Amino acid sequence: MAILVIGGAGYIGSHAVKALAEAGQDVVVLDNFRTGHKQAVHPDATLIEGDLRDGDLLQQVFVDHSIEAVMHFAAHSLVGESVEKPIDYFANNVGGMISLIQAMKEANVDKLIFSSTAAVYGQADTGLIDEETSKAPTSPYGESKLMMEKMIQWCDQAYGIKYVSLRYFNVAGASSDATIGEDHHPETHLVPIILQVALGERDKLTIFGDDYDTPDGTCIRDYVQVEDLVHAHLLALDYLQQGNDSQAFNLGSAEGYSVKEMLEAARRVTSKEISAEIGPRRAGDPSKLVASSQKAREVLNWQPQYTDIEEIIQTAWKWHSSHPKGYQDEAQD
Ligand SMILES: NC(=O)c1ccc[n+]([C@@H]2O[C@H](COP(=O)([O-])OP(=O)(O)OC[C@H]3O[C@@H](n4cnc5c(N)ncnc54)[C@H](O)[C@@H]3O)[C@@H](O)[C@H]2O)c1
Ligand SMILES: O=c1ccn([C@@H]2O[C@H](COP(=O)(O)OP(=O)(O)O[C@H]3O[C@H](CO)[C@H](O)[C@H](O)[C@H]3O)[C@@H](O)[C@H]2O)c(=O)[nH]1
Repeated sequence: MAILVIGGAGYIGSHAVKALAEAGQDVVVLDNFRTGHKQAVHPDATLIEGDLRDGDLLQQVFVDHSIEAVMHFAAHSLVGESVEKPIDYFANNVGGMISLIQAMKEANVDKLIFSSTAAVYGQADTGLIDEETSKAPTSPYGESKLMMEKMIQWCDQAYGIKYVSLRYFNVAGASSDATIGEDHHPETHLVPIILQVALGERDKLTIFGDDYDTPDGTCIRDYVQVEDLVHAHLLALDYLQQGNDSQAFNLGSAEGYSVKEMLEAARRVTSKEISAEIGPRRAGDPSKLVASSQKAREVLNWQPQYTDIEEIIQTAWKWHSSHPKGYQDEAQD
């Protein structure tokens, strides 16, 4: 039986496909390549080009392949953009989930691993955010993901579709063999932007606000290495295969780093100066998001291997310095 990976050509999805394929698992990838790259998909995976919201196509995928479980990475996922274009976000994210649940129900597939996000919590007042922390998204992106979580909860009750929602904090880094990494156009994520400045691919980093209520005034985030994050998906798959109940888990490191601290860490890793300036705040950004991942550690037995922020940045640096123009360095899409 195969695992269907939706959004498997994207940054995180492609790392999941690689891990599944290397574990000997049959993998089917569905992606519309809006932000993904064909070259990122492991050669052993069956690759289908198309949109998740194309119900006929999706049903055919379930007919043509013997799918045991679905990993659902496909989404629009930029906090700032979602504030400008909320309808796009609800249409793709919530619309995609409706299409997926309908097709899974039709095909009697009852295991779903879903990419949720720290953005469902919004501006959390507590120190470490655990799964019970109140949910008050500060962006349409976070709101769409919370809606998707609620939808699958109801669909578990009604149709018995079991799910694991993984609420990622900030995912960073690349595969340790530097064959795949993070390449978005335009790039908006902090780590790749900092490293593009180090490589001379852009002039400077603009720090979005230094007047937040944090020790150095810049936003604090919890960075988790992409291979560690993907490993949690394999554990979540085992968890569902063993017949366990639906659950949500935070995936983070319990350590917060400010934008300025990330910049300093990247300067140490790259030995480059990396120019930066202070700019205005970005809409939708909470000041601090740091996870308690105790539940994932206890229930899934998740043990992240990367505990040092410089080592996480080092994996990203290895990919970016060997692919300064991302996948454009390889055959064109
Ligand atoms: N990157 C992070 O730090 C982070 C943090 C929290 C949650 N997440 C979530 O993880 C998931 C993956 O994030 P990413 O950074 O790899 O994003 P990405 O944009 O690199 O990957 C998303 C993939 O989904 C595909 N896709 C999007 N809409 C589609 C559709 N309608 N039909 C078919 N394919 C579609 C894109 O082409 C792309 O390949 C997203 O759901 C995102 O919300 C990411
Ligand atoms: O050029 C930049 C880019 C980012 N930042 C700051 O760096 C931090 C991290 O920003 P990213 O854009 O890298 O990541 P986000 O925290 O906005 O969002 C990421 O993590 C979230 C969960 O925490 C979401 O799930 C989302 O999908 C994912 O992109 C933020 O404080 C942001 O304001 C800058 O100062 N300058």
